Amino acid sequence: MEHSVLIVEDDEVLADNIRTYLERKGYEALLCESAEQALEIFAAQHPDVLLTDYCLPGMSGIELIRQVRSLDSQVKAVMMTAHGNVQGAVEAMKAGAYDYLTKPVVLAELKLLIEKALEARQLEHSLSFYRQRDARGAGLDALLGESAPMQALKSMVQQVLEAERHMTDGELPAVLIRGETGTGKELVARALHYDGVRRAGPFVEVNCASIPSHLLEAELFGHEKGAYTDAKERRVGLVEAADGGTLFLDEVGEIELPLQAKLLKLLEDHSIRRLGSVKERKIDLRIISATNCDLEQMVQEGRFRRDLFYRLRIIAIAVPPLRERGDDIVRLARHFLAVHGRRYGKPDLSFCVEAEIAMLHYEWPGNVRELRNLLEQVVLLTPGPQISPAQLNLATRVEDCAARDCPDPAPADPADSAEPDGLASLPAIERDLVLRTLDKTDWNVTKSARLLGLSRDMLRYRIEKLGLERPDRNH
Ligand SMILES: Nc1ncnc2c1ncn2[C@@H]1O[C@H](COP(=O)(O)OP(=O)(O)OP(=O)(O)O)[C@@H](O)[C@H]1O
Repeated sequence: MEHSVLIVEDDEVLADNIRTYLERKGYEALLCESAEQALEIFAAQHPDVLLTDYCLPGMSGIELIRQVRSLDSQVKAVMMTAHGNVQGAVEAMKAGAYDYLTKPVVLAELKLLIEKALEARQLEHSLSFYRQRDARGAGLDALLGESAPMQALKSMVQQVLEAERHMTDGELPAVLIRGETGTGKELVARALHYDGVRRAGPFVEVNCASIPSHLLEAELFGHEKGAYTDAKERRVGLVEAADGGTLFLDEVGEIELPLQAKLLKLLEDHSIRRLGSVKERKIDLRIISATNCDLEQMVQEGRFRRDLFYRLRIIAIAVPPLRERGDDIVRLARHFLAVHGRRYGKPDLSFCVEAEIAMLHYEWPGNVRELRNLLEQVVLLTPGPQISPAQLNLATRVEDCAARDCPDPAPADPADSAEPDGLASLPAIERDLVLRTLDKTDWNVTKSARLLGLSRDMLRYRIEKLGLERPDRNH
């Protein structure tokens, strides 16, 4: 693509010289003599780079940069100043210029500068593309679930977001998200960022468990060239990359004590020092952390700093395990079945009722992640349109759960539940489970449905299908 450069220079010879040179190098060069004309051209043609002289008749080059940048903050402006005009260069940078050149202009230097400016512009474009792509579907809406614990979680997140919208100073409170693995802690962190006041800034995620502890410090705080043997170049850390946005520290319990002290300093002073540097840098970011560790226990044992724990946990949010979300299990399962079904060109898949009941009674130790991964595998391998419990392969767990849910079971009729190998069949377990639950609640369908984690309609359907009848009380 041909890039365009608008040259604003009242010295005709220099202006012509630059134009001819840039055109030869493949740029579209637009030319004018005053800032006022430049603003008109800018509005009509949106050039990629603005190259302006400092001294112009009428409006100054500085004012031109200011106005152009207020119209398009991504345009790259380069100022040409007279040799020795340091003050002019400083003013230009303050007004938002990308860089400056001193006269006499060396054309090869100008070309390099324009190339650099275009590269920076391209990088910003891609960054904003990725940010927008990440932001799509990253808010609270991405968190599926209507069960009571999920409603409580979402309303807590909404309360936090609402309070933050009314905050008068910029420092947002640190949030600690707790919950078992795969429950959706990262989704909650993303919702807090992308639905929050910092959504235009970066969301930088660090998984503290996946980076070896001796590298984590440099990864987070960056280093100067030569700070340690492998530090061949200066490197900006992830904390600096999150400036203006959110730093999400996943698995924060994995951070070792020496680094915990540095993190505490960041939370308290809002400043960092790169490894090997003496210079402190001010950082403006919001910290969200997540863990599935028992941090209180770690504090007791001296493995996690108490002061850091309190600093990270200004707001504590707990994400419930999937097994406590009742009907959400089926809701999520149907969602993932549809998502994977679309991906694998099998859009008409559904679960049979037994499969849904089996999922409702499974423990889901890996929570939503386990459900999503299992369904991807099932969708990939299923031959037919309906998914059966056997394809889910959760039967053994269902048996365990049945025993756990009803600790005082009436002995089941061996004739209809025992398989030749001594294992009970799924329909027999189901029949037994439903009957005993109904018995326990004196055939109260609402109570039984709640105990079984089913909707009332689902339970009524099961009662009818299994041909269950309330025993006659007179006998
Ligand atoms: N409520 C939900 N609705 C839709 N998808 C969900 C939900 N909860 C979790 N997921 C999906 O499940 C997967 C695991 O979620 P996530 O990575 O947020 O869990 P986590 O608690 O951060 O796990 P870990 O502790 O292992 O880092 C992701 O693909 C996520 O999109």
